[in-house]
Amino acid sequence: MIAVGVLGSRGRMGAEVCRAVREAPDLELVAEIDAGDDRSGLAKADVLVDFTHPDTVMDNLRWAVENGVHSVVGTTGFDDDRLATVRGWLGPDPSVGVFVAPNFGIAAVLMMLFAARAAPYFESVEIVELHHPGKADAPSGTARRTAELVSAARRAAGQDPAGPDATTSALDGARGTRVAGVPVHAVRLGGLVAHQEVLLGGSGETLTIRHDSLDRASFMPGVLLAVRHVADHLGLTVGLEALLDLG
Ligand SMILES: NC(=O)C1=CN([C@@H]2O[C@H](COP(=O)(O)OP(=O)(O)OC[C@H]3O[C@@H](n4cnc5c(N)ncnc54)[C@H](O)[C@@H]3O)[C@@H](O)[C@H]2O)C=CC1
Ligand SMILES: O=C(O)C1=N[C@H](C(=O)O)C[C@H](O)C1
Repeated sequence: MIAVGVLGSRGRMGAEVCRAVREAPDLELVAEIDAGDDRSGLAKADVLVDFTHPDTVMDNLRWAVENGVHSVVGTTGFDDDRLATVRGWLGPDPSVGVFVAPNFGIAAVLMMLFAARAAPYFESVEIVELHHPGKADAPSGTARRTAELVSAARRAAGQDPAGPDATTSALDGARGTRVAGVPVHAVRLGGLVAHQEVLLGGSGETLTIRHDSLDRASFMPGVLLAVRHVADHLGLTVGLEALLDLG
């Protein structure tokens, strides 16, 4: 049995993770912790799962590394600086695993990989992410990661990250923001869960790669996969694709 503690347990994702862990025959839910709760139960966990907030996740993660507890982190906000900080905590010979994934949905991972694969074949690329209005961060972690992968693929092919853009007059925000040079637009709309389109355009044709998470259950197989394997991946691992055999 793997003993699991969940941080953010009363949140949208944390509550779903608690349910999934309870239903898994090889996992035991030993701590359900939300903001303000007594955290002593966390010491019983082999693996911590964090779905909290970008402002608090680093403190949680530091505690886990210092106390020898493996972590599976879905909370967003991990830029290169944060990842370097985590590597610094882990040191050169890590004894715990830290697994960070901007998106635990298998189809979302495929969407990101397909987008990166397609990006060098088009003149232009832009990303539109669409989420529920309760989301704390914008743009989403998934959109940021997709932009980084797309940008790297285009640069490796000798292309600019984005396509041509003749805009010289615009209201603030009209052209979105840029992540690694790629334009990214964020929509917040009631009724949505988590969605993303990668728009690619060339001469006389376009390709749209769209992913929809229609229910937070979509993230659970990926979260449980990471919980089961994080102890076999000491040090920092980023992205669910590291645990999938994608050929
Ligand atoms: N990687 C992935 O596949 C996914 C990642 N996320 C990310 O997960 C995070 C949480 O998302 P939601 O569940 O929608 O947010 P939410 O706001 O519904 O839940 C967050 C919960 O964390 C609690 N919390 C805040 N600070 C805490 C602390 N220090 N210790 C314990 N609990 C604390 C809050 O009280 C709240 O109950 C966000 O960063 C979101 O982007 C969300 C969905 C999928
Ligand atoms: O907050 C959410 O809901 C989600 N957050 C993650 C992100 O920012 O990419 C993953 C998914 O999009 C849902």
